[in-house]
Amino acid sequence: MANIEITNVAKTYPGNPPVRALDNVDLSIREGEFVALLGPSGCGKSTLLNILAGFEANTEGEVRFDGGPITKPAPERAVVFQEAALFPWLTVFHNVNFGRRLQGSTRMNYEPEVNAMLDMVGLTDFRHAYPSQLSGGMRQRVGIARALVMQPRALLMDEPFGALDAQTRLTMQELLLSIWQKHKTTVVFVTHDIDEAVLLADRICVMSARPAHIAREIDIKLARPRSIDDLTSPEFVAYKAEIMHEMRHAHAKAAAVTKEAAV
Ligand SMILES: Nc1ncnc2c1ncn2[C@@H]1O[C@H](COP(=O)(O)OP(=O)(O)OP(=O)(O)O)[C@@H](O)[C@H]1O
Repeated sequence: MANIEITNVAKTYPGNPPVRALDNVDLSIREGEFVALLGPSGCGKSTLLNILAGFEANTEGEVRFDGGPITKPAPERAVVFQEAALFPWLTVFHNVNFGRRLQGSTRMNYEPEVNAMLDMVGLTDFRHAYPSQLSGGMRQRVGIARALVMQPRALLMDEPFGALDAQTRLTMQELLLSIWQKHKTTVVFVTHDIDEAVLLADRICVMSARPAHIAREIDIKLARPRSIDDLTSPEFVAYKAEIMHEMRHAHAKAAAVTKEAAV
């Protein structure tokens, strides 16, 4: 059974005029698979992720998680956004611990679990620091630890490294690879960055211009474990060329749609 099953999903935001963000999206994601959603700006990637998170409802079609319909957010589907949105008045430890408490548990302190997560993301020495004392990369590490401490079955990531500088981004990609290698959580990862998608994903879904559907699925068969050294391998570069070609196609269509809408 697929972990996530998206069948014929459409989403129209009400308004004048209404915005058709998704149309005919079909996607099946296996347990433990790492899937990247790539597509032109504004095509509907975040909309699809928000539907999986339970933040938005689809207007047509079906979205199932472990066979059951997705109707609302749940800790089994943790979300990591571009900005970690940490509580500034809580320390790193308590920001991560708060995730568990949000699950409705009466237990106040998940010290062993939180410490293990902080260790995994390399923040043990900063457990008593406040968010204002952290760099952007460190804040995102807290966001990832906060999501993972809930032991989610799926990690939904919306351009989680989009606001980071290039070097930090590479470090975070390697960190995510090593975490995923250990946990094998299903990951759905929205990104604009082709290198990032090829480095991380088992499968890349290139989305069309809005209203988005999955224009092409490409299996990335690079051996694992992967590292940033793979970025320059001939296989990597070949995947990149193939995806750039698809993306150019999607971008050209998106530009044509925008032009049409403007006249
Ligand atoms: N709450 C909303 N109400 C109305 N329209 C919305 C809403 N959220 C998104 N949209 C519209 O839906 C379309 C898809 O937006 P979405 O954020 O899903 O795209 P995206 O591919 O994630 O974009 P980007 O890569 O630039 O973040 C856009 O035209 C956007 O303006």
